[in-house]
Amino acid sequence: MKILSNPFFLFLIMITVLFLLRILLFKTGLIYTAKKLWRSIEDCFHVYQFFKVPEFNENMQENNLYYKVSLYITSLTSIEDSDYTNLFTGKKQNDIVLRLDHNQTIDDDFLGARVSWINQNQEKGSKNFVLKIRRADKRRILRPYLQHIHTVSDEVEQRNYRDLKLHMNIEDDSNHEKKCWRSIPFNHPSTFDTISMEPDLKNKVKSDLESFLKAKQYYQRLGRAWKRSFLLYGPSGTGKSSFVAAMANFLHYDIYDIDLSKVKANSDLKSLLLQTTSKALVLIEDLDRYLMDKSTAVSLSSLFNFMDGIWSSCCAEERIMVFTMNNKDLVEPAVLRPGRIDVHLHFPLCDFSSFKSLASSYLRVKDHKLFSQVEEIFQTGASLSPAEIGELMIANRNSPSRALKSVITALQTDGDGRGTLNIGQLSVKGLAEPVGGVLSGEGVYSVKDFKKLYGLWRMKNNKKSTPFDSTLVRKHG
Ligand SMILES: Nc1ncnc2c1ncn2[C@@H]1O[C@H](COP(=O)(O)OP(=O)(O)OP(=O)(O)O)[C@@H](O)[C@H]1O
Ligand SMILES: [Mg+2]
Repeated sequence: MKILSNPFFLFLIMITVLFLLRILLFKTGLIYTAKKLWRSIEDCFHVYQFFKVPEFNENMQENNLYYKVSLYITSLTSIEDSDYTNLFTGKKQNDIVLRLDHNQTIDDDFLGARVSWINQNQEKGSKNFVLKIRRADKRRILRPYLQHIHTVSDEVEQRNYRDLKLHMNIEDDSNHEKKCWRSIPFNHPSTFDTISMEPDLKNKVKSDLESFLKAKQYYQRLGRAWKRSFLLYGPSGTGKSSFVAAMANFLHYDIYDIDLSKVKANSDLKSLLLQTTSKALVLIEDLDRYLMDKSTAVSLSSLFNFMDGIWSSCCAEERIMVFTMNNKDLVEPAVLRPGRIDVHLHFPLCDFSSFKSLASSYLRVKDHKLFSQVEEIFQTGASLSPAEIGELMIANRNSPSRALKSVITALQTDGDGRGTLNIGQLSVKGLAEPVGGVLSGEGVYSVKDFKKLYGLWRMKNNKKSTPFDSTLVRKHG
C-alpha cells in the first residue's frame, strides 16, 4: 500500500498499464472496434448531408462524375483500410488495383474536414456513390472538394490511361431500366502499325483524326455537330474491322457497336445514340447488308438523322461514326453523300506492296528470293485478301520459304479450289476434328477448303478492284 502512495511508482504503474493497453488494442485489433465506437458517438453530435452520384442520369446516359469519383476513390490510400475491398490485376504486369466492394464505406480528409464515400448498390442493379459530409463543413469544402476530385481523377486517368470498353446494343424486352448497352473490356491488339496499308493513306487518316480531335471550336463556329463519319468498304478479310479497332486504340475511344437487326424501332436508334458517352466511336458493320436485305426495323430517314448528327445535338460530343460495307455500289447514293459520310476508305485485296508489308510483319522477312515470283503472279491480276495471306503466313510462320510457296500456290489457283496445300504446312489449332467437308484427299487441303477452315469463304465482291485507291473525300479544318 505504501508503494501506491509513492508518486513515482504510481506513475510507473500507469505507464505500464497504458503500454499493455496499447499492445492489447493494436495486437488484437480492438483498436478498430474502439475507433468505430468513438466514431458512432461522434456521429451523434453532428448533422450530416448526403450527395448521391448515380452511374446513369434519367436518360440512362453515363454520368461522367460517377466515373471520376470511382477513379478518385481507387487513388485514396484509405481504401486499404476499408472492411471489404476487391483486388484486380492492373494494366501493367504485377499491378494490383483495389476497388471498394458494394455498400462499403471509405473515409477521406479534405481541408481538415472528414467526409465518407459509400459505394451503394441498389436492388434494381443501379449503382451510386454517396458522399456523406457534415453540414457544418459543407459550405466550406463541398465545391473545392469536387474540384479536387476532378483534378485527381484526371491525373489518375492520365497515369493509368482509362481501360477501353466495347459496348453492344441489347435487345431485351424485360429490360425495365431501358439500358441499351452491354459493355465488355476492349483489348483488341490492332493498331495502325499492325495494319498493312499504304503508308501515305495511313498517315492521312491519322492526321485527319488528330485534327478532328482539336477542331471543337471549328465545328462550333460552323454550327455543326462535332462528329466525323468514315465509310470503310472492300471485300471480306481486307482489314475493315481491324482498322476500326486500330482507330479506337489510336483515339482512345470506346466502341459502341450497333447491331441494326436488334434495333426494333426508330426511337430505339435514338436512345442508343443518347446513351453513348463523349469520346465514342459509334460503329455499324455491314451497313450494305442491312439496307439490301431490309433486315432492320430502322427507316432510312431515321438512319439519315442518325448519320447527319441531328440527334447528336442532344447528347455528348466528340463522336466518330464508322460504317463498314463490302460493296458501296449497291447502296443508294443518298446514304453516302458528303456530310453524311465524310471520309471514304477503300480496303482492297492484296497487291504486291501490301503482300510485302504482311510478309514483313507476319514472317519478319523484308526480302526473299521468291518475292520476284510472287510479284509476277500479282501482275497477272491474281489476288487474295490480306486475311487469307495472313493466315497462310501464320500457319507457316516457322518457315518463310514454305509460307511464301503456299502463298504462291494459293495465288496461282486464285482461290478457285484447284490448287492444293500440303496438310503438313498447316498448323490448325483448336480444331479437334475436321470441319464438315474441309479435308479433301489424304491429308491435303485445297485452297477453298483452307478458306472454309478459317471461316474466310465469303462472297467476294470487287475481286479485281484497284489496290488501295482510297481517297479522303474531304478534309475539314
Ligand atoms: N490490311 C491488313 N493488315 C493486316 N492484317 C489484316 C489486314 N486485313 C486483314 N487482316 C487480318 O485478317 C483478319 C480479318 O480481318 P478483318 O476482320 O479486319 O476483315 P474485314 O475486312 O473486317 O472482313 P469482313 O468484311 O468479313 O468483316 C484479321 O485477323 C486481320 O488481322
Ligand atoms: Mg469485319
